Amino acid sequence: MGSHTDSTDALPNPFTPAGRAGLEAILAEPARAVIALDFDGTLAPIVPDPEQARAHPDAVGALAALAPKVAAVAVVTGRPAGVAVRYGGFAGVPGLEHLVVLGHYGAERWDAVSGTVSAPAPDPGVAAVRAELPGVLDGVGAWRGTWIEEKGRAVAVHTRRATDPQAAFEALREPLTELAARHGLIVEPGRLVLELRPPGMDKGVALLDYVREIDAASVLYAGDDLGDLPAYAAVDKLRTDGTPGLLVCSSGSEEVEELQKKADLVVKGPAGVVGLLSELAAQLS
Ligand SMILES: O=P(O)(O)OC[C@H]1O[C@H](O[C@H]2O[C@H](CO)[C@@H](O)[C@H](O)[C@H]2O)[C@H](O)[C@@H](O)[C@@H]1O
Repeated sequence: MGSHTDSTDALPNPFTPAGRAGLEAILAEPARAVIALDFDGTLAPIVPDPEQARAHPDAVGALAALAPKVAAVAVVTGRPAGVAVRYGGFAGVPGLEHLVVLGHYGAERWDAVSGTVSAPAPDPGVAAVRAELPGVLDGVGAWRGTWIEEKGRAVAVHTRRATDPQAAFEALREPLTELAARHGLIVEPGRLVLELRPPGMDKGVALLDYVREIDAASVLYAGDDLGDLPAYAAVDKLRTDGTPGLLVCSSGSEEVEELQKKADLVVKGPAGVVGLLSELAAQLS
């Protein structure tokens, strides 16, 4: 049994009974709680250039303060695991010696303990899609302002810097879905991004596996984007099966509203997430 507190006054109050039960379970037995967080939009503010994304300046400190007080902290991201570690500044941080980063929606895993990434063999469909992608973008006339992110085991087409980001996103959706399907891939839509990636893994599968591995008795998951919905569904499943959980939405734009509707708690962007993590760490002292 871990340390606990009788007061949750300084913590925001989840608006749902299930969320309140999740928070109470974390506070009652932190040593069996998993804290899992998405990266972009949750720990890192959204910026126009994906290569310039970095964790909020206080995120690492907040995670390092909380991690020793709970069973495990994990970052669950669509980014390649190594990229999230770099952009997050997660390596070699006292307090984060056991941090895990589940990258590519769980297909990759970085462990702070070993400092290495484990991953399956790349899907050959990605190379085929990569070769055809410029031609498809040309065909749609969507080149101006769209940007291809090379992710190794996936490729993503960003429209945030297009002249009309939403129109470019909509125009690309169908042709990219067809391209992906021709090579056995799926399209993962996100905040002004369409990612072509292998099927078979998502953040829900990744989170459930990790919660089982830790034998957690409670879980907090925080996210902001469509790719986080499977993790939300996983927490719902855990709750149905008797493991309390708290669903946190990092809000801050009108781009994705689905998570807000399902969340137990909405905080204002990465600064709000960091505030919540810090408060949780303080309550568990
Ligand atoms: O699972 P996540 O950690 O949330 O990663 C999802 C995607 O995030 C990145 O794109 C998003 O953030 C960019 C930087 O702020 C922003 O410019 C872009 O519009 C967003 O969609 C990343 O580039 C993708 O690879 C991730 O899959």
